[in-house]
Amino acid sequence: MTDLRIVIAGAGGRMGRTLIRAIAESEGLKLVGALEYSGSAHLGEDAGLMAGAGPNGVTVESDVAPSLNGTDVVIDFSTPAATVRLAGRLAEAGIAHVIGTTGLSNEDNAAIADAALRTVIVKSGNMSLGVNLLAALTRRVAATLGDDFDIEIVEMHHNRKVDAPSGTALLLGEAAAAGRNRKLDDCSERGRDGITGPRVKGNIGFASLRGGSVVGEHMVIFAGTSERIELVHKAEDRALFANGALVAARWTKCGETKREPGLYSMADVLGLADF
Ligand SMILES: NC(=O)C1=CN([C@@H]2O[C@H](COP(=O)(O)OP(=O)(O)OC[C@H]3O[C@@H](n4cnc5c(N)ncnc54)[C@H](OP(=O)(O)O)[C@@H]3O)[C@@H](O)[C@H]2O)C=CC1
Ligand SMILES: O=C(O)C1=N[C@H](C(=O)O)C[C@H](O)C1
Repeated sequence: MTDLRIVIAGAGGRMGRTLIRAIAESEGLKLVGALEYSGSAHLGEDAGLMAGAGPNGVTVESDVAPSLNGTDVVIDFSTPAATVRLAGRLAEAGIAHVIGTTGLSNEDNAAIADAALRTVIVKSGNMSLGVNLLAALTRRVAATLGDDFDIEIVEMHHNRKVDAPSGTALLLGEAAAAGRNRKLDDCSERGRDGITGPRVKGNIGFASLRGGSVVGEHMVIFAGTSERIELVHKAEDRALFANGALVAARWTKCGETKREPGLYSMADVLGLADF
């Protein structure tokens, strides 16, 4: 079997560097490109050296064009604007796209869904098995308990994170809403401040904490009368997300064959869709 040929977008970032190290330690995977934005200080550097994995002969570049030939999959943990642009280019070229970028707007998600008509895209606000299992549990608990239990989602991340609520919190919120046969957009409650009035029954609340070096912590609270259920996930190392992204990258192919175009989730990759 030939090596899976991977390009990393957002290569100089926290996740990009973690991914480059994870690829260097994995069997059957080959880094063939590393992308950064056009003003990045990393352009021209050896991607392996930049990531602390030892030199690998791959130069950090800003243009995806030279990477399009012979690449199987691009793993992308960058910014919403960069991800949407890349999705269009990869769809044209028929290259698979694994998207971990969060902070995507409804318009961004629509553009990605359009690109997925032409190539395989795996997109998830969290690539870990634990969080995707938590989402499946959240959906079930929400379906079982009904509206008498108030659902609140609390997340905490490091002080460099730029988007809120986290992609994971939204993934968990969508799972909770689906358990109640609703759309999250119709029942999401964010950023309470001042005289907010009593809580609206059936809404799903979000609270975001930022500080220090926290990798990522999420709690789904089901608050009833005189009792409370809490489902918690704590990520301790970014390698967790990188390894999940590599599982997704391998999944974009069935043996030597490309998977059918479509927008897939980590629940699809991990076989949790019917959990
Ligand atoms: N789904 C999941 O499991 C996870 C998702 N994430 C998400 O992934 C994203 C990245 O996270 P993280 O690595 O911590 O953030 P960083 O800010 O460390 O990394 C983002 C990188 O993307 C670069 N970038 C900006 N524009 C472009 C472009 N046009 N082309 C290529 N690269 C570009 C940035 O460059 P510069 O800094 O120079 O601007 C930076 O190096 C975030 O949205 C985060 O929420 C994070 C962890 C897990
Ligand atoms: O920015 C991060 O760091 C993380 N982002 C993802 C999110 O928004 O949920 C996943 C993880 O929690 C780390």
